[in-house]
Amino acid sequence: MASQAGAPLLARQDDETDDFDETRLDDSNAPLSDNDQKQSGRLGYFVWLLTLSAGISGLLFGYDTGVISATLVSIGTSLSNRELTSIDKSIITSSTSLFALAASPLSSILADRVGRKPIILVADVLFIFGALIQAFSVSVTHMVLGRSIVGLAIGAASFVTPLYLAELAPAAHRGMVVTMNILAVTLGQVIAYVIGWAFSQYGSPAIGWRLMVGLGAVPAILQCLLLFIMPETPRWLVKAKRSDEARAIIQKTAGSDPVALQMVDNVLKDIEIEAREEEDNARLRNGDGKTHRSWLVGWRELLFVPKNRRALTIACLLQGLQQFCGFNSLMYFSATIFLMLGFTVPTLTSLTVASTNFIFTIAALLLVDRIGRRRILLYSIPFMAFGLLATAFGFSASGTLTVAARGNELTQSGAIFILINIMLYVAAYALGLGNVPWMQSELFPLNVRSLGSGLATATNWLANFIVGLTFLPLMDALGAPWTFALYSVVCIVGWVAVWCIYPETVGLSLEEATGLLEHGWGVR
Ligand SMILES: O[C@H]1[C@H](O)[C@@H](O)[C@H](O)[C@@H](O)[C@H]1O
Repeated sequence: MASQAGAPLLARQDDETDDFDETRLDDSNAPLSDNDQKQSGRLGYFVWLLTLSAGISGLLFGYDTGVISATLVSIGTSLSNRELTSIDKSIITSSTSLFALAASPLSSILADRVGRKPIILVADVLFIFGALIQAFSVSVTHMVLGRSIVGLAIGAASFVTPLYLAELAPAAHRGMVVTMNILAVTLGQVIAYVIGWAFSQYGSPAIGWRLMVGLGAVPAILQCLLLFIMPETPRWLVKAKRSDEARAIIQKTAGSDPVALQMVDNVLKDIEIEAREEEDNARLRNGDGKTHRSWLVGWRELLFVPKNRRALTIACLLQGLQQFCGFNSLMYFSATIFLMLGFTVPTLTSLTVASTNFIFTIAALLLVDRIGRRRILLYSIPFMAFGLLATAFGFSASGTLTVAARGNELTQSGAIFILINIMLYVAAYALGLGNVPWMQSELFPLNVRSLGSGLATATNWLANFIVGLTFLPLMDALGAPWTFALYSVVCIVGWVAVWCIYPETVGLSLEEATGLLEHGWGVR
């Protein structure tokens, strides 16, 4: 079975990454080695087009999570004829992550039944409705309804887009293609911050915030149109017994690359073998000769088959770590933090967080398939821990500061020191933890890929919800130094866990990557 070749391939890839034998291209009859398969060519225009089209979901995810911070400060008395209370603000903000949390496992079950593409469409429809309800809302209840619908859309999109891209991308570029989606998320956040800042400075606040949230409908409408040219993934088609269509799509994603074109049949065969093996195994496990894959069977296979359980543990660990390291407390509350630090235009300063995240995600895009997922995490997390500790030190050196004591401005050099260390932390986050967890689907075999990715995505949203809800109370209860030190401890513990259980999957086909966890954690 193809996937079992995973471990030996892993051992080879490190030293052979750069020596692709070009002479093979001349000999079209020569059998392709596994290594050649991984080295195959440039990314064809079709895959680029798909990445950009699917990336609109990422853009919406980022825009809708980023826009809330400026919206909250601009709403004024437009809802329910009164100023928003803190409770209103918390409910409006957290309803999105709560509904995203509910949507991800649900959409994972649906994505197995009806395909990956229809879920993208459903998410778009929800994005459009959610944007319109928010834009026209006249009460806090309407706004919460709109944010909840957007939450459902974000939950579905954040699960299905990385899965869709991972299943379509050629192995050698999978990391880059999935990271492109995260780049779109971070770009969406930058756009939301810029628009939020511009409207808060120059527009009429009463109308401005409605435009801000309403604008979210536009990319969703565009993506609905692009869906006409976006295919279903070959992996789902094989599972649905539509191998001919799957073959045509693999061929299209190979583009004009002669090596990739030669491999079309191999790739299809690998997927078919995996699908058949998983079906046979399910039949054996059910003991009745049938493959009745009710949702209960899927759960059983995910939780009781050791390699699937390992995959789930790793995927949830990475997603939990991505959120519990505290990054989104900056995304949601950086303006509050920079206000505490005495910056005069805190919304502008907080743009540095979003921009650093975006710029270093570009760097991740270029590095992740070269350095590898495991290694990039092991290199970057220590910088995150250091940045957080230094931030904690910066706060503590400037005296105890609580949210209630915002009036206590820090010295200018203290504030700059903290800003620099926050940027260091964000840059290191964007290089690794910001994107690697979203490569989750490559850990799961086809039969539990959708469910496993859905649960890992739900872990992400649960942790996101908890961090969003607890950051300000933690700052009040523990003070800024201990809050940031706590996130630093999470990073250190996370680093040890990554070291112990997350194997390197760079360059492996999806079938090989899942095989790594067959007999243990696959870490060497
Ligand atoms: O990968 C993304 C990205 O890092 C975003 O900037 C962050 O807000 C999300 O929570 C995360 O899932």
